[in-house]
Amino acid sequence: MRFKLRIIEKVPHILHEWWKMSLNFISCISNDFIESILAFSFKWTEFFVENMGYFRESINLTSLWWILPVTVLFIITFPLYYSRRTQNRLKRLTSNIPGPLTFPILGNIPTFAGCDLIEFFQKLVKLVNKYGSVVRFWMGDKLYVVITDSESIEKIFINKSLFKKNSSVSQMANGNGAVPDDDKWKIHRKIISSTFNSNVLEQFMENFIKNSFLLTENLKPIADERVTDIYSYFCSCALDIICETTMGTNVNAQMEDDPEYKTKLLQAIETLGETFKKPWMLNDWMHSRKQDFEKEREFAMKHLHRFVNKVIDDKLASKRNGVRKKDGSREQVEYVQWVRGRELSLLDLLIRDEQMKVDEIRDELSSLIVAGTKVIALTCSYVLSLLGVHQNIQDKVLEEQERIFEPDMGRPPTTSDVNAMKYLEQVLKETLRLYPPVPFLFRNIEEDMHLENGFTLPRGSYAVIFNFMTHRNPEYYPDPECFDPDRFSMDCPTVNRPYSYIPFGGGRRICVAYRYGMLEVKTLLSTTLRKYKITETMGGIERLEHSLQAGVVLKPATGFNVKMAPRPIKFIPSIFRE
Ligand code: HEM
Repeated sequence: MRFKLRIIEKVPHILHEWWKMSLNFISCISNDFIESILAFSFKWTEFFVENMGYFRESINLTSLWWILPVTVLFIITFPLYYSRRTQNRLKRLTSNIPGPLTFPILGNIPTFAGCDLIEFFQKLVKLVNKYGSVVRFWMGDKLYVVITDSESIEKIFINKSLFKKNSSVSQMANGNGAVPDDDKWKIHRKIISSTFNSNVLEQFMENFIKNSFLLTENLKPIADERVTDIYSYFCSCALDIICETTMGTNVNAQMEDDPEYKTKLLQAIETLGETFKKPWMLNDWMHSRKQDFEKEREFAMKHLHRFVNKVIDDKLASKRNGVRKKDGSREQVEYVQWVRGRELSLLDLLIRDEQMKVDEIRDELSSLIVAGTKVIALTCSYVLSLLGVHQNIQDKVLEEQERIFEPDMGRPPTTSDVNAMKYLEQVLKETLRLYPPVPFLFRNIEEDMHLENGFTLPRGSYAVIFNFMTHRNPEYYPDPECFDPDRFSMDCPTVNRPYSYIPFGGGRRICVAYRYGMLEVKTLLSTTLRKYKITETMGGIERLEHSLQAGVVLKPATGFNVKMAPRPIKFIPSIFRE
């Protein structure tokens, strides 16, 4: 009993000492983390030895009760103090950046409390309208700085060392579990860029044409003025195209008899493109707490990886064993492809180069499949929905198609036909201005960065370039809400400021396949619009605008509901003619 009382008397002293040490530890932590840990453990040992007598006297089971609260206190206060110190620095450096009222510990999580992704998106738009082109908000201990002015964006994009992305955002967005480190990213990017290089784009045309024809066939049953969400049709088509381009494999998502397999793959792509379902999931720690979301993602990832792994295994097997010829002998795949006059797919190149491990190849291909499916489907769906509202512009698109294709409106386009579609390109660019499919471009700020407008982006914060709002800035685009493809005509007097038009991002992380993407979208739209007229977009632009949700991609929650009708032409591309 006497021992117990003595240790209880000692508790305030122990706590006081421990607290003092913690503060010392925190104050030196930023100088050198390892050194401070060592110094702390040394002091702690010293303290323990000093008080050893009391400990020894009191070591019996009942007197151990104080260990629990002390441990809990230790566990809670250290991270809090550490993060508080970092936060203080971030707060000091961003004190002049405007933003909503911040709450202790939670930051601006209460500002967005209860918001779904539509409301979150609308709140972000309101924040930019209210506070200006640079706005800060906190998600717990994470500081996000939303940037919309072209000067600041330019400064971020031209800084070569600023190319990393928020880890959970990029992990989710690219559809794989691992984000390659810097050196690997550079190597991977170089190889992948060579596949989508403008010199080799022509080789993809055949693939685009074949799949756009299948797309128009699939659209046939719904082109009878019934209301349909066209997004999933373009998704299947884009999936077929990207798989063939990157892996040389025909997925047949547009023709697949096994609807479960196809649906699962498309579902996986949808899930993997979503980073967060609630705004507060922008906080990495809270993100990791969302077990059910993680499970959903893991399941989707497994499904996509199983599919990609199978394709890789088959390729590796045929590379090892060669391909069986008619006479029973085998020849090497590359030789076969060369003989057939076909270019190697990205997967063939990656396997041949032997610079990447199989897992890395799988991750890169998964990223490309996710990135190359959704944005293409979204872009086409936005264009068609806008044309359903702006019939006069749709007529002008068709006039241009007639000028290029007549007398044979049904013939497949060539690359030079697509290049000649200047007005369609203007429509596409204007659509990407109003509805950039990737509306937030994240960059980790790894060194303090001073912007021209007097603000500082501190090390440890995240820049969020909100291109949706940059594209709607009246300084850069007069009457910004108006859909006017003439803004992008050669003789338009509007001179856009550099970095005021960034639907493909910029700097070192700029979209690796933007020329490929433009060519693909133009081919799909040309083929669809020559065959079908979009007669109506349900709910008009208002419905689309009011259901936009913030996510990795900009997608209206209500979908792309349009009515279509066939145009009176005979349409059989020559590659399909007998
Ligand atoms: C209209 C079509 C497209 C648009 C608007 C678009 C837009 C974007 C944007 C905004 C980024 C982020 C850039 C940044 O952070 O600065 C991006 C990255 C990327 N895109 Fe695209 N994209 C399109 C088509 C495609 C296609 C078809 C593919 C695949 C074949 C693709 C593959 C990628 C990849 C792999 C990245 C990540 C690049 C990296 O981090 O190094 N994109 N895209």
